[in-house]
Amino acid sequence: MLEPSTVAHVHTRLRETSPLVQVITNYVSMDIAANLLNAAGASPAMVHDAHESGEFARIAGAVVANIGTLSDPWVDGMLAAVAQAEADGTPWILDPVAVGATTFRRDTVDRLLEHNPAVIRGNASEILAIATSAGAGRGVDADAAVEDVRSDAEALASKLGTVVAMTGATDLVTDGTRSVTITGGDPRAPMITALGCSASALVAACCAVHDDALEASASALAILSAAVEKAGEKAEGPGSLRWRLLDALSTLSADEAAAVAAR
Ligand SMILES: Nc1ncnc2c1ncn2[C@@H]1O[C@H](COP(=O)(O)OP(=O)(O)OP(=O)(O)O)[C@@H](O)[C@H]1O
Ligand SMILES: Cc1ncsc1CCO
Ligand SMILES: [Mg+2]
Repeated sequence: MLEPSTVAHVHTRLRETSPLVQVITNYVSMDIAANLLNAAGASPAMVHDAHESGEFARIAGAVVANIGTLSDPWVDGMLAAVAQAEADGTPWILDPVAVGATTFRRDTVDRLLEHNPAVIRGNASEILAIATSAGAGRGVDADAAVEDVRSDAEALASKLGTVVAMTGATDLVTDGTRSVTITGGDPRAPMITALGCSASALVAACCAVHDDALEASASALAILSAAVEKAGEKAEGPGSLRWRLLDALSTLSADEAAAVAAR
């Protein structure tokens, strides 16, 4: 159970403390992820090169490693940042974009996982692919649904000692012992490219202001769900849903965010 008061607390802390979030993310997502963090009250910094990513991680409140548009220099930058985050006890979030698609992605995720992410945020197919290769799942399904992957996600979270935040029509957040579902949003949400990457960035921002990674992750997805739903009331399609989401997030009240947890 996610307490509405927890969501309200995390929402307020974001705006009061404006955490610095180092977002190492793909080219597609940089603009929307940065704007979404700003609208939520956080401070994004897209710092990815290995010459500086480890040094920058020392001052970040949380770090994201997203493998969406992967190449060797990006892998080096991510590994430097997450190694520093691990050493400092700074939460970092893995977004394993399309991890089941290629060997390069699978190998990179294996290397990143050695540094103990606080949260893995992915869609059901991505979570199933990681669970399978970690010996905690049953096989790859490109169009997996959250409900069907629930037990794999819980087993993966237990095995790795991490939080798994799995998004879809309903979101599931689990640490293997506690599991929380979040509903709402808008059925057109998947048409906004990189909304999942932006969700990962918001999860990181919430982990920077709230120590319990399960509560922080679930609060992030509840805040996003509330804002998408509000934006969807007047949106005519994915274009206006996208810009209305930024407006809705920037004006969302703590009570509106908390209401999603009360369902
Ligand atoms: N069918 C749906 N109905 C309502 N909301 C959805 C639906 N599918 C996804 N969402 C929401 O969209 C957001 C992004 O989740 P999604 O699972 O699409 O991420 P993703 O596949 O990693 O996306 P991307 O790779 O494009 O960034 C989450 O907030 C999720 O709750
Ligand atoms: C479309 C796309 N391609 C690589 S990353 C990305 C953004 C959604 O994950
Ligand atoms: Mg994704």
